[in-house]
Amino acid sequence: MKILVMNAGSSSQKSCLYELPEAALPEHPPEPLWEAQIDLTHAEGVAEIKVKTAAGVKKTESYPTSSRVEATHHLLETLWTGDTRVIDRPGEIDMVGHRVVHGGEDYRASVFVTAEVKAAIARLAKFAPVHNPVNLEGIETLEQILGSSVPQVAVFDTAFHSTLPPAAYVYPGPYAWLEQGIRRYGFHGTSHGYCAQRAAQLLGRPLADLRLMICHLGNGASLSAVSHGQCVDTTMGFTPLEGLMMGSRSGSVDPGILLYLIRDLGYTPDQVDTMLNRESGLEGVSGVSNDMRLVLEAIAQGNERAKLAIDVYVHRLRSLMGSMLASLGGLEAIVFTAGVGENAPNIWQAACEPFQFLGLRLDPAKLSRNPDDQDIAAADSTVRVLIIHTQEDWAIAQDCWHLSKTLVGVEN
Ligand SMILES: Nc1ncnc2c1ncn2[C@@H]1O[C@H](COP(=O)(O)OP(=O)(O)O)[C@@H](O)[C@H]1O
Ligand SMILES: CC(=O)OP(=O)(O)O
Ligand SMILES: [Mg+2]
Repeated sequence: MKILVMNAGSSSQKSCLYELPEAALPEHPPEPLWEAQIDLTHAEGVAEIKVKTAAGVKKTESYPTSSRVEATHHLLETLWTGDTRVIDRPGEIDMVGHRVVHGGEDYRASVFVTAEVKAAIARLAKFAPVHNPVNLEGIETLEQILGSSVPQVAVFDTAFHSTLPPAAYVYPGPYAWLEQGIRRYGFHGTSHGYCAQRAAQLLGRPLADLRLMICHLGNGASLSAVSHGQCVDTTMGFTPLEGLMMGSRSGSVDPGILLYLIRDLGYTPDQVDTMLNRESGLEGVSGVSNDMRLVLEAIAQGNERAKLAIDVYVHRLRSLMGSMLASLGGLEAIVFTAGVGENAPNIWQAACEPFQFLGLRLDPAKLSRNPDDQDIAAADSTVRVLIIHTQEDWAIAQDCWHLSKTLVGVEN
C-alpha cells in the first residue's frame, strides 16, 4: 500500500511516499519512493523546494510564493508529473498520515480524520497557533486533491507525553486551570517516541531498562525524559512556546514580562504573541536569523549579538537538561536529534560539557564526521551520547499502517 506522509513543521513542510507491504511492517525504515521538502526560512516570498526519488532523481527549485498551501500543491504535483514522477495519478495513494501538533486531552493516540477530529484540530489551534492551522490546511489540501474516500490519519505530537505524571503536567496556578484543560501537554512526541525506540535498538538494550534524555533541537525545540519507556517529563507545555530558546520562539520567560508589556507598555495580546512566537529566540536576540546555521556563520564573522544568542541558547539548554536529569534520577544515554541536534557538533560539545562530572566524555574523532544514528561518546564514557536522525515520517507511516488493519476489520 502507498502511504503519503505530511509532516508540517514551523519552518518546513516535509513529505514522503512509502510503499509498504500489506503483510508485515519492515523492521527498519524503508527508503521512501519519493521525498520532498519545502523550506520556508530562506527568503521572504520564496519556497525552496527539494524533491528526491528512490530512483535517484533529484530536483531543487525556488518557487515564488509566500503561501504554504500553494507551495504544497506544487510539491505534491511532483509525485505524478515531470522527472520526479513516481505514480501515474493521485488516486494511487491509499492513505495519508499527517503530523498534527496539538491533540489536547482527547487524543492520546493516532486516529482517522473525521469532521469531529478536524473540528478539534481547529479548536486547539489557539493553543498551537503556528502549527495546528497548517496541519489542518494540509488535511484540507489532500481532501481537495484526493476526495474524501481516501482515509487520512492524524498523528499527534502530544500523544507520547500522555504518560506524564500529574506532578509534571499540573501547573501551580489556581486548581481551576487544570479543570479548564490548562496543563502541560508536551510536543514533538512522534520524534521523542521514535528516538527512544531507536536509542534502545542502537544500544542493544530493552527500552524498559533505560533512562534517556532526548534533545529534539529543530526550529522548535524540546527535551524529554524517558524512563523505562515512559515519558516522565518534557520542556514544552500547554503550548509549544514553553521551555528552550528556539529559532524564533522565546521559550520560557518570566510571565511578569508579559503583564508589563500589556499593562504598562500598551502592547495588545496579539502583538505579544507575535513577539514571543516570531520575533524572539535566535532571531530576536541575534537580529540575524532563526536559522542556527546563519547565526553560527555570523559569529565566525565577529557578530557579537549572534554570539550572545548562542550563549543564551546553550545556557538554557544546559539548565533544562539538568532539570530532565533530575526527573530521571540517572542516565544511560543522551540523544540529540532534529535539524540542529543532528548537525551541530559545537552544540553537542557545549551541551554535554557540564555533565562531565557524571563521567560523560565525547569522542573528539567522532565530532567531525556525519554521525547519523551513531554513538559519539568516548569508549570509557559512563553516559552514551547518540545522534539520531529523527524519522517522524516513518513513525507516522507505521501508525497509518496499523490503523489500516483496523479499517479492513471494519469493512469486513
Ligand atoms: N548543518 C546544520 N547546522 C546547524 N543547524 C542546522 C544545520 N542544518 C539545519 N540546521 C537547523 O535546523 C533547523 C530546522 O530544523 P528542523 O528539525 O528541520 O525544523 P522543523 O522544526 O521545521 O521541523 C534550521 O532552522 C537550522 O537552523
Ligand atoms: C511543536 C513544534 O515546535 O514543532 P516544530 O519544531 O516543527 O516547530
Ligand atoms: Mg520538526
